[in-house]
Amino acid sequence: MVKLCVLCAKKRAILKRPKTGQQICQECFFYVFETEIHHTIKDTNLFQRGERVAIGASGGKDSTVLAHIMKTLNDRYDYGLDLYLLSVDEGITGYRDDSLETVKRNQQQYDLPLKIVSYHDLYGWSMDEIVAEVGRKNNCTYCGVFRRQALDRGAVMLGVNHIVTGHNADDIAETILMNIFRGDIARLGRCTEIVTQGESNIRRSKPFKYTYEKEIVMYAYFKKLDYFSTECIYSPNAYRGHARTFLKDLEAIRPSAIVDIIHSGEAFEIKSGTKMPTQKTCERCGYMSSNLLCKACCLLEGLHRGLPQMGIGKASKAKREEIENAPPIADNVRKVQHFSEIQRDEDQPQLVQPKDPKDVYTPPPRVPGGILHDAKLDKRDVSW
Ligand SMILES: Nc1ncnc2c1ncn2[C@@H]1O[C@H](COP(=O)(O)OP(=O)(O)OP(=O)(O)O)[C@@H](O)[C@H]1O
Repeated sequence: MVKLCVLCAKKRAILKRPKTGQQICQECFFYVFETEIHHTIKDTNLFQRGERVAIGASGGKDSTVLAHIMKTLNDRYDYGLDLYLLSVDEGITGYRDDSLETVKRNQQQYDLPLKIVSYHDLYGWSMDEIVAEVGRKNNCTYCGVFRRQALDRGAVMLGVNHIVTGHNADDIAETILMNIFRGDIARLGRCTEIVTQGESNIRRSKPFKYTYEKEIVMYAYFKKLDYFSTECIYSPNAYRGHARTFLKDLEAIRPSAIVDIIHSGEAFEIKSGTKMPTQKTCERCGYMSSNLLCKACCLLEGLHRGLPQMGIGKASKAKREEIENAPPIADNVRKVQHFSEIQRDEDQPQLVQPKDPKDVYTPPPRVPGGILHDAKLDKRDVSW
């Protein structure tokens, strides 16, 4: 017997919504997916009319769907935003170079200007070079710390004051769990906020805060979006991996676990008088920091001195003082531009050509009811 969509009761239900378990048709899925994100944006007053907004674009499923959704909602509801794609090239051969080719196609598909900044230009080190120095353990620390600054630096160059990223509900629930496991009260307080204030008044926000990863993958699949689904070739963040596996186990038993963890995280109250880090400015590069040197400068110091483990982990007071009191980096060593000296690009970003302009995207074949394997889904499937 044909099952009808529980929302419109007209069309055939072809999928089971991962977030609610409802059996719905494709059109209703698109509608609820897009409308829930629109409501999140409106309920939290995420944007102001006339704002220049950069979409952190990695070419992966989350940021590709984000670019598509931001473009769609901005047109449909007339948000009045000036949208850009901002990509960070970490310098990972066989991974980021390929995913950036996807972003270059997305730029044409969505007609959004693209700016690419690279670790090599900003810090003098690509991830390939860093991994050659530090090995596969701990390299994610370098990548995460450098990416955060790189996005802010790119935002100044683009003249945008707001960056949106594709962090989804699963990412946020994982982060809440990790901060609880580590007892990191300061981060626990911040990680549930949909928008945070970063460097130079650049806001950072997550329109997918309540959007399930499985629904993002389904949306990309049914909309036939062009995204890159390969895992990073360097070792994944092991600690996050444990939180992720735990979360996926909970989701399998009770899908609402993800959003329930987010609501619990939002409801945590921090006891008054709890010691919190104070915000300072890095002495060396001018980026925000809770110590004399920001994390990126500590990591770079370690790399320059041939002691790449130096800036890793929670530094003891003595270790931190050693790094901070180190003599200034010699002139012949690669330096990071002071944040206050970054100039806004005079020209708008130009259309960046894909390596092969004839490289046309062909969506994967459609399977009528089945299982979708996605390399980034922790070997868990999306089924409908
Ligand atoms: N190289 C990059 N350039 C620009 N933005 C990035 C880059 N890497 C990550 N981001 C931003 O940070 C978000 C979270 O990235 P992360 O790597 O944690 O998750 P992901 O699930 O792999 O995301 P995606 O599917 O978009 O690659 C991305 O959705 C994107 O908005």
